Amino acid sequence: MSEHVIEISDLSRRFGKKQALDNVSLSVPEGAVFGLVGENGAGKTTLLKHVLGFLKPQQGTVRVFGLDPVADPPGVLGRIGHLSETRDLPTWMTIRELFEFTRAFYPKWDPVYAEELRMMFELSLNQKVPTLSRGQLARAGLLLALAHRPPLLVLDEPSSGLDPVVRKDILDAIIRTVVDEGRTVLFSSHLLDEVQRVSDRVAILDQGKILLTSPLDEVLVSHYQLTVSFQEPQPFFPELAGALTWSGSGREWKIICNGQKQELEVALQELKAEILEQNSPTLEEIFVARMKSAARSSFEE
Ligand SMILES: Nc1ncnc2c1ncn2[C@@H]1O[C@H](COP(=O)(O)OP(=O)(O)OP(=O)(O)O)[C@@H](O)[C@H]1O
Repeated sequence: MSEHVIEISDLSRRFGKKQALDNVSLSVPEGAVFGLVGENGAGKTTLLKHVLGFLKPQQGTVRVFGLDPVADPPGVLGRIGHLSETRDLPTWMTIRELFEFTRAFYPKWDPVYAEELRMMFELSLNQKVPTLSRGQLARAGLLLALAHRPPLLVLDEPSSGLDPVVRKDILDAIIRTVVDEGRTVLFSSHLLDEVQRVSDRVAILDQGKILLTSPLDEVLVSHYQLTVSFQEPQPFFPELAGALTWSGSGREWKIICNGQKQELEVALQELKAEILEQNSPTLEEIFVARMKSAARSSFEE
């Protein structure tokens, strides 16, 4: 098997007139925690559904463990722990029945680990699924995804709408699984601070297109924030290569930049602007800057 657990090449998908995925290519290496971020409707769930084999590529290829997930569902799905965005669990069951039911599908179900997770997630065996709160539903769904110790976890918005304590449980579980056992995680999220905390790699999806896919460290070091002061008040910020976004007014402006540091410094000197401060932006600030910059470029086209 290649060292990439997931390989997606030129994947495109339309729903009617809507281009949900547009020539998406990305690879998820073995042992990585891969965070997929994007605004609502960016195509994250559609991408994950292709990885799971729930959707057939209209164009391009998807390989998971070197296999086609549509052609070989048992070969792929049996090795994936999956948490869907809608957490669709059978509503007539108790937690105990849910465990027994799910266990039947997975020969590698680990009852000791399942019990450990149940205690950690404070789930009662006799509780019925329809009475579970949103947080409990997410914990139960995550437990089912983890308890057969799959080599790949695919989690769609695992912490969406949950309170911080539950979110931390979920993230801890992800990190522990991955760090301890060298497993691979692909998850989608719009909580950028969490993506930054747990991921080694990230991809930004924007209107079905990959805007960026890179190791997290590289994303963070290749972006920087400058506070600059001009000698004269500026009615608007000048066009500068490498500047993704800017905010401010008059003499002082903050800019978020990508690469091209030397060119930018020279250009600022020519404009008689002084760099007052340099900071490292968060993933969230980078995400917002990249989205705004992409929107500006498509508006200008
Ligand atoms: N079965 C479908 N039929 C029609 N349109 C669809 C279908 N599934 C997805 N879409 C459309 O494709 C686009 C991408 O949807 P998708 O659910 O993949 O986005 P997302 O990034 O997961 O969004 P969210 O963060 O809101 O869950 C959206 O415009 C959505 O309305």
